[in-house]
Amino acid sequence: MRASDSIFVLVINPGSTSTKLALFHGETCLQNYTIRHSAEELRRFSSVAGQKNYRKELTETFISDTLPKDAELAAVIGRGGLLAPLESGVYSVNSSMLEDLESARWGEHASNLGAILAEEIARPRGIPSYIADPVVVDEMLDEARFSGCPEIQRVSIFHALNQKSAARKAAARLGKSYEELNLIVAHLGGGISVGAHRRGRVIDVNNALDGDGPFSPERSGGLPAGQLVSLALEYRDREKEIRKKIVGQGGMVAYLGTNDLQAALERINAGDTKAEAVVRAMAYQVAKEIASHGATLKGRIDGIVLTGGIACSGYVTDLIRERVSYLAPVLVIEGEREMEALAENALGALNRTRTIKEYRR
Ligand SMILES: Nc1ncnc2c1ncn2[C@@H]1O[C@H](COP(=O)(O)OP(=O)(O)OP(=O)(O)O)[C@@H](O)[C@H]1O
Ligand SMILES: CCCC(=O)O
Repeated sequence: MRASDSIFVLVINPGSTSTKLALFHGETCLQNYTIRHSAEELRRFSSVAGQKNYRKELTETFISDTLPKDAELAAVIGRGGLLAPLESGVYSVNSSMLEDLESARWGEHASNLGAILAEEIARPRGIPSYIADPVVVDEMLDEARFSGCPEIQRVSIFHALNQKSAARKAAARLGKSYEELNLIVAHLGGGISVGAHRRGRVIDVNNALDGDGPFSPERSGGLPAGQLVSLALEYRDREKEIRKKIVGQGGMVAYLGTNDLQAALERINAGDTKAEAVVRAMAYQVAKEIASHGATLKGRIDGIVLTGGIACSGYVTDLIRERVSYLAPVLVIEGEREMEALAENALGALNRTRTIKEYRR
């Protein structure tokens, strides 16, 4: 038996409409629980940080319901949020990180609560708290940072945790290590990000949180700039509304009134031609983004990886595959592996097989 097999790790993944909690015993997930939060429930909080005590109580209840009576947690790991750009890896939660997340210095996002909750649960128990591969992992090439407008720099904000985890799993299927391969990874979830992974580094990716890349179930993706300026002028006194058109109420939900791809697929099966046109357009945009990274990787591509909730749909993955399979083999890693990836990072930190990094702005 390895030392890590007897270790209990708590994983916390706060999302905009859910808190996902998991208890791991070594590499085995003992309990995985998703608490859904209605918009009404969250409306009483004026900020993401304001939801801390509410979500902390739910987390403490989960611990007392699931952790065996004679057992103790060895570490807590949370999904990392909007921080200063940083390199991939596992980070201990420190005071600069907490200050940045509590003040939303780099922006508001539900995952900002990951580190905050991890630390609050870990501190009284005298155990370490970590985050790993937050959405701000930044390994972009310098030329990828140019937008074409000196005042605007492209930034790396994407589903780093799941993209890297799916890429490692795909590399194992190809019989190689992640660091040996060039992969294009498309995370297809509520938001969509498509990254060019060159030997373990994501050298270009669309900003999934700010109107860049393909449209997704609830985000507009990149928009024609001139027309966006005209629209913004119409909405000049309603900034929140126009921002919602980009993230939250844009993309598929704006066309079809649902952010649930499964509901859209049911409508297609029932003969809804508008739903069909929108889902096909989303797949088309994803395929174009993937193909653009053929240039990023200079044509040397070992595999294209489709992951996230939408990758469970053969209808969508086939639409993408028919446009990109000329580039490289397409591998589907369905769903997201964020909880497992976080647990693996915490175990690696505890075993010292992964370097524990220190957050600095
Ligand atoms: N089995 C399935 N078949 C088709 N679509 C699915 C399936 N499961 C989930 N989806 C769709 O995937 C989308 C959500 O994906 P996912 O759960 O990866 O995203 P999320 O975690 O909510 O958001 P994000 O990935 O941006 O963090 C929804 O549109 C959902 O309908
Ligand atoms: C990249 C941001 C993660 C998300 O909210 O989709």
